[in-house]
Amino acid sequence: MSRNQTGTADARIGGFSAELRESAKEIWEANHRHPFLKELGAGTLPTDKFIFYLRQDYVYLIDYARMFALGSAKADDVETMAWFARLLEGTLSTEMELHRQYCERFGVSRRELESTEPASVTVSYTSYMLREAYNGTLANVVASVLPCTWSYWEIGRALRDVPGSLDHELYREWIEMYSSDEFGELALYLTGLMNRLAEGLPERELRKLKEQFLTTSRYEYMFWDMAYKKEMWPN
Ligand SMILES: Cc1ncc(C[n+]2csc(CCO)c2C)c(N)n1
Repeated sequence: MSRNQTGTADARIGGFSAELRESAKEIWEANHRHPFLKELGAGTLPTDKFIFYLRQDYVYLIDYARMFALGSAKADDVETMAWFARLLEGTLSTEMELHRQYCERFGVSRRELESTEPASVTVSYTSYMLREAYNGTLANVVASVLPCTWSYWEIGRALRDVPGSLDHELYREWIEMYSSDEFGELALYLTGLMNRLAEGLPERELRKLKEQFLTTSRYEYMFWDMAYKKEMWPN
C-alpha cells in the first residue's frame, strides 16, 4: 500500500511500484506542498503562471507522447503494444486538447502554443526520459513515465478534496481531468505493468529502475518550480 501525507492511500497499488513510491516519498510530498499546486487548489494561482505552465507542458507532452510510442515499440505482446498506442493517441487528443482549449481562452493560438520555446527544465526532463527509453527496455520506459502519470492522479485527487477547489471557473477542469477515474485507470495499469516487468529482474536492474523513477519524480518537482518562477534560460 502506498500512502502520502495528503491521505491518498491506494490499497490497489502494491509490489515493486509501492516500493518505488516509498523510496521517492519525500520528493512526492514536496510536490504536494509546492506553492504552484497549493495556489492552484486555493484558486489563487496567478493566470500568467498557469499560462506559462500550460505552454511548457504542451511542448513537454509532445516529447512525452514519444515515450508511449517507444513503449509500444518495445512491448513484447500485442495487447501491451495496443495499450501504449491508445495512450499515445489519448495524450495527443484528450490531454493536449485541454491545453489547446485553455490557451484559446487566453488568446494563445495553436501555432503559438506549438512553437513555445522549451525552458531548460523542459529540455532536460524530456531529453533524460527519451535517452533512458531509447537505451533501455520496456521496464525502463515504464519506470521513467510512471511518476508523471501516477503523481498527477494523486495531485488531482488531493486538489479535488480541497474545499472550494472545484468552484474555480478556470482551474476546475484541470483538477477534474487529472482526478478522473479514467486517469486513475492509466496509473493503475502502469503500476501493475511495472510490477509484472520487475518480477525476477536482477538487483542491478531493479536499482536502475529505482534511479529512473526517482529522477523523473525530481523532474516533476522541478517542472512545478520552473513554472511557478517562469524560469527560462540564463541570457
Ligand atoms: C510535467 C508533466 N508531468 C505529468 C503530466 C501528466 N501526464 C502526462 S501524460 C499523462 C498520461 C495521459 O495522457 C499524464 C497523466 C503532465 N501533463 N505534465
